[in-house]
Amino acid sequence: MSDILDELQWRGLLQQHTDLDALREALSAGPITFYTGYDPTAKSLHHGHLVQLIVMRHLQNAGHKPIALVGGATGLIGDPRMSGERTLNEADVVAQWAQALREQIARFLSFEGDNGAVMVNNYDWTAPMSAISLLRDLGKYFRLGTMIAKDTVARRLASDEGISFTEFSYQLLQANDFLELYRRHGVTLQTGGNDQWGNLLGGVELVRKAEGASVHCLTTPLITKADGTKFGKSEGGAVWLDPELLSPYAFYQFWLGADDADVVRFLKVFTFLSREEIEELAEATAQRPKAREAQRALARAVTELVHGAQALADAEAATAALWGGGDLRAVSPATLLEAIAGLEVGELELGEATIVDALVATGQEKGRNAARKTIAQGGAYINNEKVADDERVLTTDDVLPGGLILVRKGRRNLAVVKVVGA
Ligand SMILES: N[C@@H](Cc1ccc(O)cc1)C(=O)O
Repeated sequence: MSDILDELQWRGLLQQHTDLDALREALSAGPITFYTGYDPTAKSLHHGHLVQLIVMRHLQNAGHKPIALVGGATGLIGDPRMSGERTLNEADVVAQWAQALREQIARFLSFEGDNGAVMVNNYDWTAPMSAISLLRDLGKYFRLGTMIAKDTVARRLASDEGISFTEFSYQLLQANDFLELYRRHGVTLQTGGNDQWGNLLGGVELVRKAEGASVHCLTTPLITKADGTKFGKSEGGAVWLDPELLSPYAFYQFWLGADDADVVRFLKVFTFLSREEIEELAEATAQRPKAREAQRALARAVTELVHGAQALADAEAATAALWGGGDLRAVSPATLLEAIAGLEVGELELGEATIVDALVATGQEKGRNAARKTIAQGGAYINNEKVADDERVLTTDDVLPGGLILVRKGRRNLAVVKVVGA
């Protein structure tokens, strides 16, 4: 159990922490109970939360007991962020999102055995707290100077927009959660992203002042891409864990597309592959980058972790069928629809339409002459089969489930013909 901190360190999952020797000692002396909190600010968690869930699982695998906290109360207040004051969400929406998060989180932890996970909601102890108790009992432990010095608060205070008393008070509630969980469950460690450092320390201090106990916290670094672009193609730049917000196919493609400069770091952070396996994949990337073995291993591991074995199998089948000459008719209609989301779509009626029309209608080619040239050079495909004849007519035999025909130009440019009319 003693090497869990080394493991997290090696994986690049450790950024800041309270006294390291004391933490190491606590972790090696026997199972501890720790907690990580998630606020319902959307209907789904994303890759940033995934890092936290993975840290929880590493700690649980090492024998420690996880408490996953859903912020039913804190989600109503809003942790101040740099980009400005949050708009308050309706209470019933927050409650609904809290439930959705609970279900997502549960899939990453084991609820069996002595160190089985426990789920809590801070609404349970925060909602009944009175204004007088908040100000008189809790407030007395907090010094204003410390509160306004916290990173985000300080910067928001200095901004034109400033900060509301609502968001300013957030840190009291999170600190109180640590105290409450220390009292109820003997929690002695809180983990979180590095943006949570101030909030985590607030809890450590509160437990020390109110209970005279010394507890710990640690943060994970913010995981970024080497080229500085945002994580994920979706709006807001998030890789959502909810398959309705990001299909398992698109999720798989995101990891498959990882840069060589990122892939080894991502394997350490986002998978449970062993040190040996990751070192082998690092070697493969250095020796044969074109084979993209590490990317495939990454995409497989993360997709299976988040969406399960069946979704991974579907995503792989769709990838092979779309890009690798696999059997398109073996792909389920639902997966096919996911896989073509985001591709260029052109509409055609069957009858006279040829491969030339398909290339032009989908915008793969600007004009008919260019299309003919591509076909003559052997660069045109219908449903992954090379077409050499530029008079080749599209027929009902070409139509895939959902009324679609795939048209490809060269190796990489894939588009969809949507068959219209009777
Ligand atoms: N403040 C955390 C969520 C959280 C809420 C309550 C806690 O007790 C702990 C963590 C975040 O924004 O991600």
